[in-house]
Amino acid sequence: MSARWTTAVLDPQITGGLAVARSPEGFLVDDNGALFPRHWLKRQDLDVLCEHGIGHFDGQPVFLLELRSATDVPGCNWRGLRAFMLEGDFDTYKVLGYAAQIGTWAREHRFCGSCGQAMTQIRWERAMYCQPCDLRSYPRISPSMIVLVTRGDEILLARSPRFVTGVYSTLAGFAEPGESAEDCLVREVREEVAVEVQNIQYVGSQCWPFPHSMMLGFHAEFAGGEIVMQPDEIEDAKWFSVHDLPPLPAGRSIARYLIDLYVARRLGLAEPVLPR
Ligand SMILES: NC(=O)c1ccc[n+]([C@@H]2O[C@H](COP(=O)([O-])OP(=O)(O)OC[C@H]3O[C@@H](n4cnc5c(N)ncnc54)[C@H](O)[C@@H]3O)[C@@H](O)[C@H]2O)c1
Ligand SMILES: [Mg+2]
Ligand SMILES: [Zn+2]
Repeated sequence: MSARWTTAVLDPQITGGLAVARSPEGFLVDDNGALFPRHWLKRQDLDVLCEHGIGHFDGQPVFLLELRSATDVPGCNWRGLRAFMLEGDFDTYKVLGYAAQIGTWAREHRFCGSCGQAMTQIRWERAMYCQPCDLRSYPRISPSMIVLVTRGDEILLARSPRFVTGVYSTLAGFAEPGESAEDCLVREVREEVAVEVQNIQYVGSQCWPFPHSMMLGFHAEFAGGEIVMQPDEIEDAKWFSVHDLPPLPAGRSIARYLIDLYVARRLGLAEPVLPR
C-alpha cells in the first residue's frame, strides 16, 4: 500500500472505476499504462475467468479481470510483472503486484481442496468458500527469509543458476512448517553454503509477489565454517569486499537494500530506504 493505493474488498456488482486485465502473458498495457477505465475494458473481447474488486488508486475503485488466456486487443500489449518491478512508477507496481497475487490465488482456488467441488467467491472478504465443507480459502502468502551474512568488511553473496549473468545476491529460502524465522535462516545458510551465523538481527520486510512471497530480511554475522556450495541451488558463493562488489540485484529488491544498508553503514554513507 502507499499514499495513492490502498487494498480493499469491493463488490464486482458496483459499476465504474478502473480495471487491470491479467493473463498468463502478463498485464494488458497501452500507451497510458496498465490501468484502464473499467467500462472500456469490459467491452473488449477478453477471456475472463473471474473479477475481483481489489482496492482504491487515487480514490478510484480498482478491479482485476483475471483472464484464462491472452487475446489480441488493438493498440495494446502484454507485459509481465517483473518489468513493472524493474522500471516505472512504484505505485503502479504495488497495484499490479497485489492484483497478481489475487489473480494467482483466484485461479488456483476455484475448487475445494477438501471435497473437490467448485467454490464460490465471498463478497465481503477475500476468500473462496465451500459450503458443504464450511471451508474458506484465503490468498496464500509464503514467508521467506533473506539474510546478508557479513564478516567485517566482507559480505557473503551467492548466485543461483536462475540469476542474470554475473549477478550475486544474499541468501534466501522459504520457511518450513515447525520453524521460527531464525530457525529457517540458520538452516538455509547451512544448506546453501555450509556456514554458521550469529547475532541475527531483523532488518525489515517486503512483499515479493513472484508469486506470493513475504520476504523477512535479516542481517547476521559469520560465526564459522568454510563455504561449501549446495549442488544445483548455488552456482557460486564467495566473500566480497564492500569496496569491490559484483553486479547486484535490482534496486527495488530487499536483497539490494540489505547490501546497500550494510555498505552504507560500513563506509559512513547515507542509509538507503527500503522500497515496500
Ligand atoms: N525480494 C528479494 O530481494 C528476493 C531475493 C532473493 C529471493 N527472493 C525470493 O525469495 C524466495 C525464496 O528464494 P529461493 O529461490 O532462494 O528459495 P529456496 O532456497 O527455498 O529454493 C527454492 C525452492 O524452494 C521450494 N519452494 C518453492 N516454493 C515454495 C514455497 N512456497 N514454500 C516452500 N518451498 C517452496 C522449491 O523446491 C524451490 O525449488 C523466492 O520467492 C525468491 O523469488 C526475493
Ligand atoms: Mg535459496
Ligand atoms: Zn469442500
